[in-house]
Parts: sequence; structure tokens; C-alpha cells
Amino acid sequence: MPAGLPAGAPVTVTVTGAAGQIGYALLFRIASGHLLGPDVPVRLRLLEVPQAVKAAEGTAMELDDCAFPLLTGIDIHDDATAAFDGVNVALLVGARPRGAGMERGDLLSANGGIFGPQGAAINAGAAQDVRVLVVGNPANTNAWIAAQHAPDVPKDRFTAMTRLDHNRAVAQLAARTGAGVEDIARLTIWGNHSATQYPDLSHATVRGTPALEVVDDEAWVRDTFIPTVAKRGAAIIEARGASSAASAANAALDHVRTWVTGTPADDWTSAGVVSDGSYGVPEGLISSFPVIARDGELSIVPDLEIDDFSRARIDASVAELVEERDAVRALGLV
Ligand SMILES: NC(=O)c1ccc[n+]([C@@H]2O[C@H](COP(=O)([O-])OP(=O)(O)OC[C@H]3O[C@@H](n4cnc5c(N)ncnc54)[C@H](O)[C@@H]3O)[C@@H](O)[C@H]2O)c1
Ligand SMILES: O=C(O)C[C@H](O)C(=O)O
Repeated sequence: MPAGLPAGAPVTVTVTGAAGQIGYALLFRIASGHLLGPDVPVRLRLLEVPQAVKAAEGTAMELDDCAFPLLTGIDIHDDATAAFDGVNVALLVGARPRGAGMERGDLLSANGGIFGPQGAAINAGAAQDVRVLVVGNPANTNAWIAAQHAPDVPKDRFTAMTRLDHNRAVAQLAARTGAGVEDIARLTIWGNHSATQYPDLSHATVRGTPALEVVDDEAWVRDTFIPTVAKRGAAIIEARGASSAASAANAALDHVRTWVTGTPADDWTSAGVVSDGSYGVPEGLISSFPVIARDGELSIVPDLEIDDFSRARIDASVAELVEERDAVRALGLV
């Protein structure tokens, strides 16, 4: 049994936005053991808005039809309190997408109306060991909103997904250097899951050699690697006509599996976690950091040297997080 999960009993996993694109790519893999491992039975709770409950029921029928040995049951809800009752792993995927003519304040306001009540429902009924991953955008600030509404849940249980950005960065570096993805270590995504994020190669290695030495091309790092990773979400939308779904679902599985099974000894991952003030990121913000997972706990990798270029990039992305937080406060959403 991975660290910090209830031994023996099925693990309750709640997925919001279950009838959406990511939900469809996620649920079957959770039920087949890719979230928590091949020995851990799971009970699924699907949360949707009332008008999408029928579609969620269709997905549940297909889940039944897979006859997954690990899937012990599926409940479908349109009420957050019921959906999060007893939850061990909460995957908050459902969010309000930005519509035509919608200002940032409108988006934050609409999502505050979703993530505030969901945080409160987690506070009211989640299991003691609850772990929360927010995928729905703006993921960092939505996670922060949910955490503010859950005063009884330790803040470090609320996380935001930047694992997709991390995986994208690993893939880009592997392609550039001719290495395998398994040869890449110590890469970091800092800041917000947005175009301001900072994919940082300054501590990364390729087969144990510093990545910047292997690449040996500063212009590629600044003008190609960083923008390619940071704008990959927009490039996928442009190409598919819809936002990344299978890769986002895959990253959500990676995030939770790493959280409960741990990072390799000589490596770390990236996750949006609550800042303890490390690296000058204001305490309490949910920002992406280099993160180690041990015994079911996430911790920020300490004492990395930050050069001037990295400092400026981290500060710029964190400034955006501060703006989002202040806008949410000004809107009275927390
Ligand atoms: N963090 C990341 O790396 C990352 C990557 C890709 C996508 N995303 C974000 O993930 C979110 C979901 O993407 P998608 O492609 O599945 O979108 P989608 O529109 O296909 O599905 C979203 C689903 O959420 C549901 N929903 C809306 N409000 C809800 C609520 N209050 N409770 C429960 N369900 C609710 C909708 O009915 C819909 O079925 C979006 O916000 C997207 O921007 C994040
Ligand atoms: O949905 C989006 O805006 C993009 C998404 O966050 C992604 O990184 O693929």
C-alpha cells in the first residue's frame, strides 16, 4: 500500500468535471490502477453540474463494462458535500473555461464560485488523509481558493498541477539532446501554470551531466525551450481545437502517484504547493516548486542556487500569482 493511504479498504477518489474531456481520459486509468498502483482498490465518486450528470452516468456505464477488478463502486453526484464525503484523493478538474469577451476578473469570479464551495465541502467531510490536486484553470489560484475555504485541512494537502508542464519540459529536453526521458533529472517548473511559468534547466541533468553543458546553446534555452514549454497548452488548443486532455489526465495520474509512492533518490518533480517562503515566494501562495515526495508527504527542495536570470523569471511568474490572489480577495471570494 502506498504511503498514507487507508490500508485494506478501497481508496475513495473524487473526480470533478467527470463528464469532461480530461475526466474521460482519466477515469478509466484510475479504475485500472494507474493512480495508486495495481494492488489498491478504488471507489469512484464523480461530481458534475446537473446538466452533465447524464453524460457522467454514461461514462459510469462504460466503466462498469470494463469489469475492472480494482473498481469497487461508482457514485455520481451534483452536490459537492456528498461527493467529497470521506474522500481520500480529490481531483478537481471541473472548472469554468474562459469564454469569449470574458475578463480575467470574470474567470476568477466564476471559478471562485466553484472552488470556494468545493474547499468547504472537503473541509466538512474529507478523510483525515485527504490529498487534493487542482487541475482546473487557473489551477494555482483555484487551489489557493479551495484551501482558504478548508481551515481544518492542512494547507499542504492542497496542490495544483504543473506536472504536465514538467513532463512537457522533460520531453523537449530529451528530444533536443537525443536522450531518453528517463535520462533527464532535476528539471523544475517554477511559478504559475500559465505562460509566465519558468521551466528551469539550470539544475537539470542529462545522464548525470548538467543539461546546460549538454545543450551548450543559451539562445535555444531562452528563445526556444522556455517559450515552447510555457506556451504548449496554447499550441495544443490551436492544433486540436480543444485543450490537452489525455496528457493532462496522464500528468494528474503522475502527480498523485508520485505523491504517494515518492520521487527517485536522485531526482525531484514539479508541483504547485503552498509556499513556506522558500526562494522568496510569499508564504501561503500556491506556486510551482521543485518538490520531493517521501512517505506520502511533499516538500520543497531546499537551498538551490538561483542565478539572476532564474530570479527574474521566478519573480515575474510569482508576481502574476500575487495579482490573481489579490484580485480574488478584492472580489470578496475568500
Ligand atoms: N493544470 C493543467 O496542466 C491543465 C491542463 C489541461 C487543462 N486544464 C484545465 O482543466 C479543466 C478541465 O478541462 P477539460 O478539457 O476536461 O474541460 P471540459 O470543458 O471538457 O470539462 C469540464 C467539465 O467540468 C464540469 N464542471 C464545470 N463546473 C463544475 C462544477 N462546479 N462541479 C463539477 N463539474 C463541473 C463541466 O460540466 C464539464 O463536464 C479546464 O479548466 C482546463 O483549462 C488544466
Ligand atoms: O486549458 C488551457 O488553457 C491549457 C492547459 O492548461 C494546458 O496547459 O494544456
